[in-house]
Amino acid sequence: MVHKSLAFFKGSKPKPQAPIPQMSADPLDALVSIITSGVKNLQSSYGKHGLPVPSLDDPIVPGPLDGDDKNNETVRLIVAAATQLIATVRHPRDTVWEQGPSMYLSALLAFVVDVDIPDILNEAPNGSLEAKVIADKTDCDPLHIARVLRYLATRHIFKEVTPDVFANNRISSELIKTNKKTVAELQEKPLEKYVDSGTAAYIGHVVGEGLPSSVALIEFIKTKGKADKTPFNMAFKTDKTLWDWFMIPEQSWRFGRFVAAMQHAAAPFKDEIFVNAFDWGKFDSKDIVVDVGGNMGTVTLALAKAFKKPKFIVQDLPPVIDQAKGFWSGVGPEMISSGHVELQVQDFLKPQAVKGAAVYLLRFIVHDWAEAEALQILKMLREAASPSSTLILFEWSVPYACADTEKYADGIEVRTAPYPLLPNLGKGGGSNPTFVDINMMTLLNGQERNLKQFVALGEASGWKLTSAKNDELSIFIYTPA
Ligand SMILES: C[S@@+](CC[C@H](N)C(=O)[O-])C[C@H]1O[C@@H](n2cnc3c(N)ncnc32)[C@H](O)[C@@H]1O
Repeated sequence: MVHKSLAFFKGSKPKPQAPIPQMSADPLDALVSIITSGVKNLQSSYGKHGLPVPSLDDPIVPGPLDGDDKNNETVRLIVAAATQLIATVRHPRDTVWEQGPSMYLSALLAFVVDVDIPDILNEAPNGSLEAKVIADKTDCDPLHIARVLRYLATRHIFKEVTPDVFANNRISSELIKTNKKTVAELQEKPLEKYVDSGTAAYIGHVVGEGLPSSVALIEFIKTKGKADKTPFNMAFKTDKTLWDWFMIPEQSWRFGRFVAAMQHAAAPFKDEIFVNAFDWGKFDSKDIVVDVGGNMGTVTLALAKAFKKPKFIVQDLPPVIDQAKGFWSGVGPEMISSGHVELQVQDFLKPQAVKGAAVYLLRFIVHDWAEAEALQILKMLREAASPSSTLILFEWSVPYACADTEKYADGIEVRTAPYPLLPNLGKGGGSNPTFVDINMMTLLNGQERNLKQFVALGEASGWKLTSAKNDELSIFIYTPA
């Protein structure tokens, strides 16, 4: 996603993409120049801390530049330019042959996470193990293990240290479960291994539910979505929505994994995104902010830490609110006991219990739903709202892969990027929202929306979009129309 500090403009007139000064108009030269200056910036930024840019060979260790906005922006530009450079110079056949069978990458990532290989290597005394030892510990065939790890090492995930001996590298170490369980503990209770496990839970969910469902996607699209409710319904042979299916007792471990995945996916968002999104300081203790479909309530946590007033209510489905009670007993029991934060069961497709809230905020909710349900959710809130209520959506917005030629009101920001990059930064920025968009279609018949669609969604549900800001994610602020 294009970052805030890249070229931005407000209002109705999109700026043409201007070549970066002193940069050749030749696209290859311009791409190389973006990469070269980006790498120099990274080296200098790490150099100021007396550090080299982290090596791909070593497992991740926390560093002073983790989450640094400027570095993140530089990395996005390097990724966008490097991907475009590869796409330009490589023979199209090779690109298609390589990218087409990406399902093997998904399947093998889910496999290594499922049998705890990153954790096993992490426990190895010298950090590496022969494939046959890994096979013993995972009850798999040694040749299979070597082939899987070599496939991944070839893609820079794991390292083949000597023939058939593998170790974690920077990328595979991201898959070590962060719940600090030993391999013996993980293997003793496999259904609980994903709770608090970080990226492992994310891969477990997106591949576990997504990969089988993706097979049905082709039929779903070819029948204009009439083949069944969702590709997920077709793949898992169920009529239930993903949410209702998650609530079946035998799938509850998947719901736990999903909740852990969401919590982890939300973790990189800095508190300031939410704190600075709106003037929360103007509220007093009688005012209520409702975090609708709030999951664990991580947005609320950021706000409640920063503002003693207003009162916050986190709403979600019953099993999630149960899990949230455990979460809050760890992160803020005093906020619960004082009533500063309340956890509440509320189905957002039904009439909203909290009337006249100062703010209804929803992060990553409307993208889960097709138009009819997304409208229903927002209409329920509109019915409960008072004239002074505000609706805030925190969502990915999916920028076009070309310049946005729509005319927008002042206060609505549009993203762009330097020549010759795609305006949505391609894989440097656009891939996450476009991946989530297709994931939403596959699992929920939901969709990521672009700016124009966010305006229209408000108009059809009684809300007027008054401001759209771009940070790590987009912030849409509506008032009652
Ligand atoms: C993609 S997650 C987003 C969670 C949270 N807003 C966040 O950003 O971390 C969607 C949330 O919607 C909740 N949800 C799904 N259907 C719901 C419903 N009918 N009523 C209330 N919450 C629901 C899920 O339990 C899940 O926590």
